[in-house]
Parts: sequence; C-alpha cells; structure tokens
Amino acid sequence: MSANQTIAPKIVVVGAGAFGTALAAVAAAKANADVTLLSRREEVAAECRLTGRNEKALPGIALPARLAFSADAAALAGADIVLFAMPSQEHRSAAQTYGAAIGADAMIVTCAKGMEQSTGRLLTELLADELPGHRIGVLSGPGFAADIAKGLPTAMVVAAPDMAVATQLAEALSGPTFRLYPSTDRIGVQLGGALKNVLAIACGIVEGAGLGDSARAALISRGLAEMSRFIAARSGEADTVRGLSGLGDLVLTATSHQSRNLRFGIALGENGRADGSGGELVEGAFAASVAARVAQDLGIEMPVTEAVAAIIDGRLDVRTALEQLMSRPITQE
Ligand SMILES: NC(=O)C1=CN([C@@H]2O[C@H](COP(=O)(O)OP(=O)(O)OC[C@H]3O[C@@H](n4cnc5c(N)ncnc54)[C@H](OP(=O)(O)O)[C@@H]3O)[C@@H](O)[C@H]2O)C=CC1
Ligand SMILES: O=C(CO)COP(=O)(O)O
Repeated sequence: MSANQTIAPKIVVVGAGAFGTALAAVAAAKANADVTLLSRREEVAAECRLTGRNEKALPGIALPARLAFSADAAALAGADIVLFAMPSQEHRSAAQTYGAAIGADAMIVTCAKGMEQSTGRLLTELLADELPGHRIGVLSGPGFAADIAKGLPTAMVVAAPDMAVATQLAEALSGPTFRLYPSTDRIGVQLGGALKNVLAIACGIVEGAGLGDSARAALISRGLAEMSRFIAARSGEADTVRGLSGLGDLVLTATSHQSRNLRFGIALGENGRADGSGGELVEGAFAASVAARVAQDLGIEMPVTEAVAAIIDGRLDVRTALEQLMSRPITQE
C-alpha cells in the first residue's frame, strides 16, 4: 500500500470464520470496494458464492454482493492490505502457507487476540519472523463479529508503527457503522485483546460459581491493573489500556454472554473443571498459561491470570483460588 493511495485498496481477508467474514463484509459494503474473503476450504467459498451467506460463521446474515470469495491463495496477488483473521495459534502456519502469495508491498494486519502459546511471541512479532520486510499492523478492540456484520455501531483500534499507515488502514476498513481509531501502540493494542480474554474467563468463573456482581467489578478493576503491568513490562504504552482495546474490550467480554471466553468461564465456575469448549474457539484458554509464564519471566504479579491458568490446567479449584486471591497481603491499590 503506497503512502498516498487514493483509489480503493485491494483487501484480502484470510480466514473465513466469524470475525474474518464480518470484517470482509463491512469493508466490502463501501462503494468501489475490492475485497475478497479467502477461506482455506473451497466448500466454504463455494457456499458463500452460491448463497451470499457464510451460514456457519454468521448465521442468518446476508453478505454484500460486492464481496468476492475464494479458496485459492492466488487471490492474494496484488493485495494492498491482507487481514489475518484465523485463530492466534494458527498464525504461524497460515503465514507459512500464504506468505509466498503475498506481494512485497502488502500491509499485513493481524485481527486475532492472543499470543503464540509455545513461544510467548506477540502475533505481530510472529508475523515479522515469518514475513520479513512487510509492514505489520494489528486490529483489536470491543466488537462481536455478529454485531459488526449486522451493522450495529462498533468502534475498534488499528495500530501500525507509523501513524500515517495506521490512519490509512483505519480509513480503508472503517464504514458507516464500523469506526476504527488509528494508533501506533501495536504492543498495547494486541496485549489488551489477548489478556482481556483471560479476565473474561475469570469473570465467567465468578458468574458460574455464583460469587456475585461485586466480585465481577473487583475482577475487572484488578484485571485491568494486571493488563497495565504486563503492557508496561512489554514496552507498550500505559494509556492504551484505558482505551477501546483495553478497558473497552475487557468490559464487553467480561459482561456479555455473546463472549465465548465468558461462557467457557461460566461452565468452569458451574462444574468446577474445564470440560472443553464444545468446539468453540476460546482464545483465553490458550493465553492464560502463556501470559502467566511470561509474567513470571518478566517478574510481574498477575494473580488473577495465574489463577485462571491453574484452574484450566486442573491444578487449582475455584474455592481455593478465591481463598488465595482474598488472602493476598494487603497492598495499596
Ligand atoms: N468472533 C468475534 O466476535 C471476534 C473474534 N476476534 C478474534 O478473531 C480470531 C478468529 O476468531 P473467529 O473468527 O471468531 O473464529 P472462528 O472459529 O469463527 O473462525 C476461525 C476461522 O479461521 C480459519 N482457520 C483456522 N486455521 C487457519 C489457517 N491455518 N489458515 C486459514 N484459515 C484458518 C477456520 O477455518 P476452518 O473453518 O477451515 O477451520 C475458520 O474459518 C480470534 O483470535 C478471535 O479472538 C476478534 C474480535 C471479535
Ligand atoms: O473479542 C471479542 C469481542 O471483542 C470476542 O470475544 P469472544 O472470543 O470471547 O467471543
């Protein structure tokens, strides 16, 4: 993507799940849009082409007529903006699969919320490892795919190292009901998205175990403090945590039953153990252990995150976790 581009950029969204389909739909709703949704399975692309819907990902939602569908990596040729919208743990293999088909000038934006579990790498770092020379951005913030695709008002953040590029991305991807704010804090923006999922699981556990709304409010506030410490230790900006990608997304995910992370936590709180996610993607279940491990390496305290990781691993039960959290030494807020 060149710095002074005025014609509509060519956008390819890789990953035809709920979020990829929603982002492709809002981008394609604009006049002159050139947007392709790239699935890894031909049957998904074929169904979308035939019915104008991606029924499994976004049930009952009609997609814009201008949106193109493909399962051929060749669709990436000439793309100005490539959105990576597959799960965090799939980013490295997707970069390896599609990298050769992506042109050297394309800007790549991760839209996932997580860190690589095996290495603790941020997704922007991982993409820079696999796709050297590309400008790498991140899109995150409070927005459920179904809300975005239905045209309900949504605001999120897109971050790139250079504000001019972040602004270009925000302009290219925003629409009448989908507003993107540009930022240069890639670390803060993506860590907000990764860490709020763990805290949403914690809020779900509190709900499922019937511990009350006051406990949820305490968790949101203390969880935000954990996010701040982690972001600062990873050299992100302190202010970012108070914005859409931090507090905004934490509040949304910790309070809405649309959230898969919250629902997973509720089941944990009700049953006292992890019974799986029923096939749903629960990013926080991956992020909990890696965030706890990295926090320990960085020497920062993240008691809520550590408790969630231990509960998911079956090393701690909910009652003991609560006792431990409540009996920590009294400190200043
Ligand atoms: N859903 C939401 O409301 C939001 C989600 N996000 C984030 O977006 C990311 C994706 O979530 P979401 O869309 O909901 O997940 P879904 O489970 O709905 O979809 C994931 C999609 O990724 C595809 N996929 C998996 N691996 C690869 C790969 N290696 N290459 C290409 N495609 C692949 C899957 O394809 P297949 O069907 O073939 O398995 C599937 O279409 C997550 O990190 C999530 O946190 C962010 C904001 C909102
Ligand atoms: O990130 C999201 C909303 O901002 C989606 O949350 P879940 O993955 O918990 O459904």
